[in-house]
Amino acid sequence: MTRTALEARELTAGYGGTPAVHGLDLTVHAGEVLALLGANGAGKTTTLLALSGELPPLAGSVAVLGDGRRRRLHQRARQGLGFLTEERCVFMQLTGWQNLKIGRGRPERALDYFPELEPHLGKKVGLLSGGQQQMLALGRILAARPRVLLADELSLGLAPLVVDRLLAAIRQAADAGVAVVLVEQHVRQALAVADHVHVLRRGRVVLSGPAAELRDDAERIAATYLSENP
Ligand SMILES: Nc1ncnc2c1ncn2[C@@H]1O[C@H](COP(=O)(O)OP(=O)(O)OP(=O)(O)O)[C@@H](O)[C@H]1O
Repeated sequence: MTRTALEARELTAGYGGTPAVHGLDLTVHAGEVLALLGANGAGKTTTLLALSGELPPLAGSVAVLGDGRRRRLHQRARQGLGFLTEERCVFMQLTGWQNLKIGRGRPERALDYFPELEPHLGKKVGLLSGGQQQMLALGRILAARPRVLLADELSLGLAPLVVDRLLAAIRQAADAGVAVVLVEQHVRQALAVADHVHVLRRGRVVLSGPAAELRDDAERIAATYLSENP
């Protein structure tokens, strides 16, 4: 039996009372990756902020691990939600190890996902590459063994090989039981690791389906929905 880890019903969210996301429904079971695709401004980050508790919904509901009460991000974090935000969240003046120790989990667990970080953990993070910094940020969250993970454009500005490593870690976490919502601009790579896909346009889901059925359509999806958001 698959367990529902994250559920949104008729979720409307936005800023200053103006919706940026309208009536969104989504369900993510333990062990699944839902890819959220869409052009700039389509509402992907707003969706993650509302799911995380960072942005109170204007309407509708969010339930994380069965808890449908309105909760703030720090409360959901304690319940088992990890949130990798768009900003690369590392402390540049601290070493890699120190960064990992700040997290909620055992630092060594990050190396289960990114063993290539080990030789670099004694260095100040400001001296690491952007890809290594992002691996550290994701590794720190995964080391805490979240049950739900929200990842916002984790591949932004990174080289294709690094993107593949990061997405492989996302898949590895899902295979270990984490429910993931992955916001991505790289359609082909996202479809390769996702189980389900929602494409957002102007704050509404305009295409939805199993990733396996949409993989052959990656280029068309990118051209139709991600090139612009008029
Ligand atoms: N803090 C804010 N205040 C007001 N409007 C905002 C704010 N953040 C985003 N918006 C608006 O909400 C809409 C959705 O933005 P959102 O950041 O969710 O899109 P996105 O799909 O994540 O885009 P991107 O890929 O550029 O991050 C856009 O019209 C944007 O201008």
